[in-house]
Amino acid sequence: MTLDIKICGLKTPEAIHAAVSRGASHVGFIHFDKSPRHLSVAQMAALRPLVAAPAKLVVVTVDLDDETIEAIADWVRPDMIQLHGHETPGRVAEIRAATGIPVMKALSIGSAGDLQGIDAYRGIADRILLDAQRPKGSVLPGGNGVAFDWDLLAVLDAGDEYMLSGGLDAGNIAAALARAKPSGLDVSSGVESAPGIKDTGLIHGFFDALDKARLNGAGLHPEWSAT
Ligand SMILES: O=C(O)c1ccccc1NCC(=O)[C@H](O)[C@H](O)COP(=O)(O)O
Repeated sequence: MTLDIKICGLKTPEAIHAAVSRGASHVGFIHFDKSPRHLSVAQMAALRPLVAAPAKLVVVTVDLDDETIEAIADWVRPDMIQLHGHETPGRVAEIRAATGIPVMKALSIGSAGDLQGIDAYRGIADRILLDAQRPKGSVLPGGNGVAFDWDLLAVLDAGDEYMLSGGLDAGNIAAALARAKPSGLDVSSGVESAPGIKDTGLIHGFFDALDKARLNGAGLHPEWSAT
């Protein structure tokens, strides 16, 4: 098993190329008009061909209506839809069934109790992404560049699969892997020079730091390959 890496909030061919060329397993486009990373359906469709297999395209949405979900499915054809709002298990199942596209449900973690939310989505969402809670005053449910306390994850069972998100960057990735056992990592603000502006140097720096952490075997799950 390899550690998946999702670079999220990409808006330019240069940033997509940097992420994919370094082996990102997932590239995220944001469709949320309050975000500095927002892309319209037409913009996402235009950039879509740049995310070629084996990299997978994830479109991030927040409490979207059926019509827009359908437009994204038809025009952008993502490999996965990330649901980053208040989507109930029923709504997640509905979107999965209507589009036939795998879904990733994002959950905000502020305390150990929040992890119990995972149970409701088991067998319904294809993946779970654990992110920090939005800071007071932020209009963004994600992409805030803040981390949660990774030690909270110690209560999870070894078989609990999740993508770790929130405030990750080149400087803390080794520590995150030493304290958490995710099956994937998701980064956005940590590879930006300003909100919504991806920096290809920082994308490379993130992968360099990851390579270094892997070489040192930092917290790697026994089932993950170190390559
Ligand atoms: O990034 C956004 O602007 C965003 C807006 C609305 C909903 C979700 C959003 N991002 C979701 C992501 O998957 C981010 O990559 C994740 O929250 C981590 O972000 P960061 O803490 O900035 O690395």
